[in-house]
Amino acid sequence: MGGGRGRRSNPAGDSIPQLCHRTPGVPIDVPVPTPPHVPQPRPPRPHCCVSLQASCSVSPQDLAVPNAGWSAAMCEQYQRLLRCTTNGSWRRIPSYRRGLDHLPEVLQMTVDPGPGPRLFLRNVDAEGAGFEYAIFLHASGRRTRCLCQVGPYLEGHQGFAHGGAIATLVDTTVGTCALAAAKMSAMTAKLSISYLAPVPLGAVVVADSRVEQHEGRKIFLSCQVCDTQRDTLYAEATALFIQVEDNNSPPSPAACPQR
Ligand SMILES: CCCCCCCC(=O)SCCNC(=O)CCNC(=O)[C@H](O)C(C)(C)COP(=O)(O)OP(=O)(O)OC[C@H]1O[C@@H](n2cnc3c(N)ncnc32)[C@H](O)[C@@H]1OP(=O)(O)O
Repeated sequence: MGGGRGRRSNPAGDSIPQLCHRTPGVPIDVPVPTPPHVPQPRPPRPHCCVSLQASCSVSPQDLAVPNAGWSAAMCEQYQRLLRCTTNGSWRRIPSYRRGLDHLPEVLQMTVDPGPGPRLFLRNVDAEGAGFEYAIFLHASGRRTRCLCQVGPYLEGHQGFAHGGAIATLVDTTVGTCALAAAKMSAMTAKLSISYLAPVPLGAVVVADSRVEQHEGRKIFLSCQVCDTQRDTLYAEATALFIQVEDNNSPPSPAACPQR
């Protein structure tokens, strides 16, 4: 699963379009980070739930749409991806402040009204400061594409994204793909990431994920994170998700091994 850099094949042997091009041994041209813009605080937004079991009194705010913190490059790529939705081959997934309520047809969770916890990626209110992203789901239900602008609050090494931020982006992209494929809740059991090039703060990246194999409760996925021109492969990953009955009640923790 996963295969070598820039070339992959799925278990059925079909070739998968090459997404990123990078010649081994050739230094990568790391783009100069665009100066981080001054984050603008988002206006307070109403809280609500997306649930098939609870009625909403206030419409939740979809955050996977352009805002003042999006760069011109982010807006341009978003519009490009949006055009792919007109023929039904892709669909944009709305994203809210609350957790796993963005695929309501998969997760029919009852969400209590109230402030509640926030989805990790949506925990920064200042527009453009954290993760700005929109996920698109392929009509097959087995591929996701996440467009993400990496904000200045995600800094690790100076001027570059923290590895954990990239892991979060990957986990969310493959996780959404797993949920759609499973049509039920699924949790990350294993995530393996190769970091191949640092991601400059302010960069707009595309994470492409697909289901490689679905065996019983196990969903094996792959993911590649590239720049929008597909010139630089920033990271590639494989993941294993396990379907679980109810996301609110994960299995009891396994006993710790005795030392
Ligand atoms: C925003 C939308 C996207 C969301 C993306 C974010 C997703 C997340 O971050 S989830 C949070 C992080 N993940 C977790 O906290 C999960 C913690 N782990 C667990 O809860 C459990 O171990 C869990 C659910 C993964 C599996 O537990 P359980 O349901 O009991 O499965 P279990 O019966 O042990 O295993 C089922 C199969 O999977 C395999 N398996 C389970 N874990 C692993 C693993 N880590 N590696 C390899 N195989 C595994 C088992 O070997 C077994 O295989 P087989 O059927 O062939 O014997």
